[in-house]
Formats: sequence, C-alpha cells, structure tokens
Amino acid sequence: MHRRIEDYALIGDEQTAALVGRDGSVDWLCLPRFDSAACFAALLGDEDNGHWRIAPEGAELCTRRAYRPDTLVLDTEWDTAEGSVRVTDLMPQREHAPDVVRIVEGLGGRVRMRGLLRLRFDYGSVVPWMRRSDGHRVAVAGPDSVWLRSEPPVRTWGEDFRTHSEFTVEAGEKVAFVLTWHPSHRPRPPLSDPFEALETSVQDWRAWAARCRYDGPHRDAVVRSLITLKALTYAPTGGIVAAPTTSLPEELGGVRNWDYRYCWLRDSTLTLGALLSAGYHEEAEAWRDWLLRAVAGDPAALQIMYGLSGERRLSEYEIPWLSGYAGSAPVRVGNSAVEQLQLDVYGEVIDSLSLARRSGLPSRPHMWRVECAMMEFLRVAWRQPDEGIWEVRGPRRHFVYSKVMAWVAADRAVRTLEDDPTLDGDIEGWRAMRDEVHREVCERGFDPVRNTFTQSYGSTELDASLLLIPRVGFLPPDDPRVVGTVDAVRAELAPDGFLVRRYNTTTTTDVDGLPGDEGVFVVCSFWLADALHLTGRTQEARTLFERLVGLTNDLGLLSEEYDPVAGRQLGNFPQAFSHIGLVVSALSLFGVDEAEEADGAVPPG
Ligand SMILES: OC[C@H]1O[C@H](O[C@H]2O[C@H](CO)[C@@H](O)[C@H](O)[C@H]2O)[C@H](O)[C@@H](O)[C@@H]1O
Repeated sequence: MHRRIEDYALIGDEQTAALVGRDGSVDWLCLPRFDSAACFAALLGDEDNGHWRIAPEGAELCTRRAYRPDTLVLDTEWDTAEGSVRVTDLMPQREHAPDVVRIVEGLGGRVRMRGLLRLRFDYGSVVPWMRRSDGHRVAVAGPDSVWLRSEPPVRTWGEDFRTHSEFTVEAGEKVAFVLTWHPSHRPRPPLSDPFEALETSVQDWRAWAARCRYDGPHRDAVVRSLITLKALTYAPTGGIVAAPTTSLPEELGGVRNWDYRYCWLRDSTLTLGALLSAGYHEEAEAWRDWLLRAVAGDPAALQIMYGLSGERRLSEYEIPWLSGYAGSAPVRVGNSAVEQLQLDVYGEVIDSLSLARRSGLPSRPHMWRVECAMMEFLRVAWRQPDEGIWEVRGPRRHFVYSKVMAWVAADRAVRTLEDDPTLDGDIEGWRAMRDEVHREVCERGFDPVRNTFTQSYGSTELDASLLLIPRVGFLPPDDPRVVGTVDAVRAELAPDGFLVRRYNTTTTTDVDGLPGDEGVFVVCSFWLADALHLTGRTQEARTLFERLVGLTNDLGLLSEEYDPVAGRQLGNFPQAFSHIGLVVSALSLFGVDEAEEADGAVPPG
C-alpha cells in the first residue's frame, strides 16, 4: 500500500533532500546531490527498492509529527501501549559528507524499537556488499559507500540483504543513528556529533527564518514555504531545483511523470522574486550569479533549464525496474523539456535581473551584456511558435503567455536603459519590438466575442497563465480585457471558482500531446487570488488564499498539483512553484504589496 504524497515530510541539507513518511520510513533519498541516483527509492516502487525505517515495534503510522518551529528538523512521535517515543530527523549542514541523522528519544514508559535499513543504490537496483568496520556497518557498491553508526551502539545485524536493529528506550534516553554517504574509494568519513548537529541545525534554521520580513497573517505558512524554497537550493552553486523528486505523477496511474531535480530558469527566477520580497538578498544574489555562470558562453543559446551546477545535457530516460508511485509508470530520469523553446523564459530572466538591479543587489560587469545578448536573440525569435510555459509535448504554437513575456523582456530592457544612461543598448529597436508584440497579442491573442485573451493565437482555449497579464504589467488591472480574461479563466478552468487547471486536457485540440488527465495546478490558484486582488476583489482573493493554504499537508507542504475529487496532493513534492505562489500571494494580499514588485508588476508607462 503506497503512502499518500502528503504523508511525506521533507528534510535536507541544501545539497540533497529526503522524504520521511508518517510511518518513520525514509522512502526517497538521492546521494550526494539532488540529481544523483537514489539509494532509497521505495517512493517509486516498493520497500525492496530501498528505505530506512525506525519505529516502535509493531507500530504503523505515527501519532503526531511536526517540524520544530521555523526549522527543517522533523519530530515524529508515537504513543504505544508501552510508552511514547520520538524520532527526530534532520540532515545537518554538510561539512565533509552528507549525513542523515535520526535521534530516537524516549518520552515515557519503555518502548521497544525496530530499525530496518535496505540500501539499494542506483534507483533501487543495486544491492551493496555490507561489512563491519570500526563500529560502523558499511555498504559498498560501485562509486557509492554508505556508513551507518549509532550512539550509543545498539544491536545491529544483517539478514536477507537488510540491516536490522533492535533496542529499547526509556524516558529521557536517546539513541542517535547517523547514515553518511562517501565515495567508495575514500577512507572512512570524519565522524560528526549527531547531538551537536541537531542543536546547530535548529539554531541555524531559526536564525535564517528570523530574517523573514513578512509579519502578516499566515506567517507560519509563509515561513514554511520560504524554508522549503531554501531547502531546494543547491548551496554550493546557488542553483534552485523545481522539486527534490522525480516522477511523482500528475495523475494517479498516469504517464505524466517528470524529473524535477533540475534548475528551471522560470521556477528559479520566480523563487528569486519570492526570496527578495521576503528579505533574502544573499540567496537571490547566489542564484543570480549561478544564472550568469550557467548562461555564459553564448547567452543567446539559453536553455530553459540546467543541472545544479549549470550542466546542459539532461537527457531523459526511463527506469523500467521501478513500478512508479501507485503504479504510475514510467519513472523518468532527465527531462526532454531541456531541448524545448519556451520564449517566456527570456522575459522571466530579464525581469528578474532587472528586479535584482532595482533591489540593490551588487551588479556584475557582464550582467547587462547577457541581457543584451538575450534581447538580440528575442528580437527575432519572439515571432516563432514555441512549447510555452507548460512545456507541451504537442506541436509548437503561438502561445499568448510566451508573447506577453517577450513583451516583458523588451519592457524591462527599455526601462533599464531609461534608468541608467551609462548603459548601451538599442533602446529604439527594443521600444519598437515592445510595441509590435503588444499590438500583435491584442489583435491575434484576444477573442473580442468572449472578451478574453486566449491560450494561443486563433485558439478558443483558455490558459491559467493569462491570469498573470495584469501582474506583469502588460495591461492595467482595470482594463476590461483583463477583467474579462480573469472572469473567463475562472469560469472555464476553475468551475468551483477556487481550484484552477492550467488548461483543458480533454479537448479535441490535444494541446499537450499527452494521454490522460491531470489535477489542478496549485500555483495557478494562487495566481487567481492575485488577479482577483489586482482587479479590486481583495476580500474574495483573501478568502480564496485561505482555502488554498488549507491544501497544504499537516506540515505546510505542497506538491505541484491537487486532485479535488480524491482530495489528494499530486505531482512532484514539495514543489517550488506552489510555494512561490503561496509566498507571493501572501505578501501581495496581506503584506506591503512587495510581491508585485517581485514579479515585475510595473504598470506600463
Ligand atoms: O506537463 C508537461 C511538462 O511538465 C513538467 O513541467 C512542469 O514543471 C516545470 C518545473 O516545475 C515547470 O517549469 C513547467 O511550467 C511545468 O509545466 C515537466 O518538467 C515537463 O518535462 C513536461 O513536459
């Protein structure tokens, strides 16, 4: 029986992350990086694909669980007939090697505990050799070795390619387990102190969370989202992954299963906006510098996504031995979307660089050169059809949102030149492009009969990305075409007025070229709240926002999509896009309207 996606919690060390279930089992962990092969892949198969469970003997789901306030340290507790026990899970900031620390603490009575570790390298397929060394159990296969120790040592034995442990805790007693990954050709990794690591982690996360500038309603949800975005950052380079998982399905049993362990420029730039609005300038600067390195060379040959360090080749393949989450196959590694043309990305990148400049981030000498190169490419390329924001795998189209974002690119480039006369650029050429794009979108992407912008030129379909038109400043919020579009999108893509689908997957136009259906797309519902607010319906927007916060799991986490019929989260988890939506909407609806600035909502001049 698979766990629901929302039954998982996230822990991580800003280089990789693990998912821990309510039953005390770590079912997903890629080591040493987010995009490495998983050594625990039970999430996408079964327990024999690797997991690590620590729980009271005979117990199933925990009685309660929570993050320690303002941290990524997870407490999972069970009340049993024998007594109560807590397992505290964390991945400390990395010094030498990645560690997963699990501290078992007796809370009352005398509880018998069981540990079961099945290490399976290379996405659940490789059973390692196990041996003992210096009080550790060591698993080795190919490039990977994993070292397990406990403090104090507890009885541990191997059987059937599994490592078992058995021990008892009384109130106040603590047993810590540390699992450390290391390259298999290297000597034993340095030992870290798990109890000290716990204290330091709690302090560090709290100090980080205290920097949040937002102090309005739903602060806890905002801080949890920011912590999640921070946890999705690959600290050594500043790259931000869209999610720490691959192939959690957009439809249970379906084929819409993708690998999100990479850095999408779209998702990352929006993360940058959310972090900047909430006061996190260092992270924004680190990402901006990651971007400048990733696109170096020929900035015009921009990819829509990169690896954690800016790698370009992310070829997609399937893993046939994993049955998929709830049977949702195939499981994919890599992402073919890397080869797509998505014109909106240029707008998002130039917008975020312009925001970085306006927010006072120290400039870099080649930043403007990169923007100019992108503009030169876009000046010609904006006329092409593309795969659009939703990365459709059907034929290219003239997606309206892509054109709107081409307008944003030109608009922000022109404004940068207007603000800083020391910079060189073809201001007249870009102004002309801006006007031409605007004219064309209003002529070819607008349906005057229904009074709404459409998904693509000449189409009758709608698209949730159109909700962003007022936010990016393409038209003022009170323009009747904007109000008409918000109403039309809501009526057609959110029949309950609340949960928004990104587009229709069931029409004859078969826009995405994929079989099957999908859930509602969480970030789009936040966009609806923002659009309602901008168009003067703030009370309605706030009510909607509050319902959306209700979709988070018990820990405040959101996946990419939601199934309103089953009442379950769907898609990769936790997903940056959804948490960005929550932060930006909260700041805009209850804060100081900085979220608009973050997304570049500068009304057209
Ligand atoms: O639905 C088809 C596409 O789905 C994924 O893309 C989605 O996730 C991206 C990362 O969060 C996001 O940037 C994009 O807008 C979403 O549509 C998947 O990665 C694609 O390969 C797939 O074609």
